[in-house]
Amino acid sequence: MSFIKKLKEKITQQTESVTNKFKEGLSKTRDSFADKINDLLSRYRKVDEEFFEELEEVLIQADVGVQTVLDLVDDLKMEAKRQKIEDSEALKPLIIEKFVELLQPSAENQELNVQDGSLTVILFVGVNGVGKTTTIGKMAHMFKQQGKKVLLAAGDTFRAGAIEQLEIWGERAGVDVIKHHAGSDPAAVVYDAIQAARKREIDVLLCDTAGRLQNKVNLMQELNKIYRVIQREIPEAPHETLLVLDATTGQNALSQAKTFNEATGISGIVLTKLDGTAKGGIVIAIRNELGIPVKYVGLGEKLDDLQPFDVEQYVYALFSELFEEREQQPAE
Ligand SMILES: Nc1nc2c(ncn2[C@@H]2O[C@H](COP(=O)(O)OP(=O)(O)OP(=O)(O)O)[C@@H](O)[C@H]2O)c(=O)[nH]1
Repeated sequence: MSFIKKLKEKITQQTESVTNKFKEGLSKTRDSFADKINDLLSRYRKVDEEFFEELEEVLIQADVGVQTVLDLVDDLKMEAKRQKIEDSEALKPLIIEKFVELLQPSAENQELNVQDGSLTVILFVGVNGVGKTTTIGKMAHMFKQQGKKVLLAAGDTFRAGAIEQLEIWGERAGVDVIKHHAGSDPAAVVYDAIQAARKREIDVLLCDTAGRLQNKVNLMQELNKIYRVIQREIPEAPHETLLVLDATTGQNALSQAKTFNEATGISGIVLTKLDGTAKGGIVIAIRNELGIPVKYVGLGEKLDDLQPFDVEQYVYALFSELFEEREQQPAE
């Protein structure tokens, strides 16, 4: 069975609502970059050097990342040569296969490290406005749906309004928020939240932090202090440090990831607002140029619009037209 057919079969076995969320959320990216690839394939009947150059351009414009694009296209060229593919149509499935291959290694450590029967602490880092608070609210909702007891810690004491904003999301998700007044020590908030979580037999504690990227030393100091407090209470915590990035900021997201990763270890990324960009190729750049798994993606503003990042759903959503097209063709 062909790779494309197998992938299609796998997808149809999964929940339709998830497939639709990915399709809807990635419609802007699909409209730009997948359509451009299709256009390219129809303009060039035969694959030649010029074709590959144009393909590189399309992929770079979609924020896939220069080095990643060069590697991917080199690989495609070699594979096309090996398989003696000259017809551009025949190259389509190979492009999809390479995309999945490129993203696949991250699938291994995709799952959140959630403890069974003891408190899990998840720390959220990221600059202002990327969707951190929204993501915490959505994740609180998700854990609640799974029957878990959730508590939030308002560790962004720096930005005016951050505490109130978290409280609004706490209300929406139906979970409590531990807070101090604005300007107080975030490590003290997190400490109190851990004590409260223990008393209330909470399963998951989600901690907000202030993302002051403009001052890396401050950021490091603040995060280190929070770490120390958490680890004194629970040595193996935080179980996850999730960096929240805004997909619409493109390459900027990549440089934020580098800085945060240097300031503090990051165990995973939540990429928000993927629905708001035509440059959804940024997922690939992050995965490939940083080696940090994208664990969740934000595909809209609603509570249930946060989805575990699924490589196959992502690729299927990007190239869905191609999958439909192939369905009309005779069986292989
Ligand atoms: N379309 C879309 N919008 C999102 C998504 N995630 C967050 N947003 C929106 O992004 C905006 C900023 O989100 P916030 O949660 O306030 O950002 P933040 O990082 O918490 O900001 P600070 O509290 O300043 O750190 C809000 O209008 C959200 O509704 C997403 O996945 N898709």
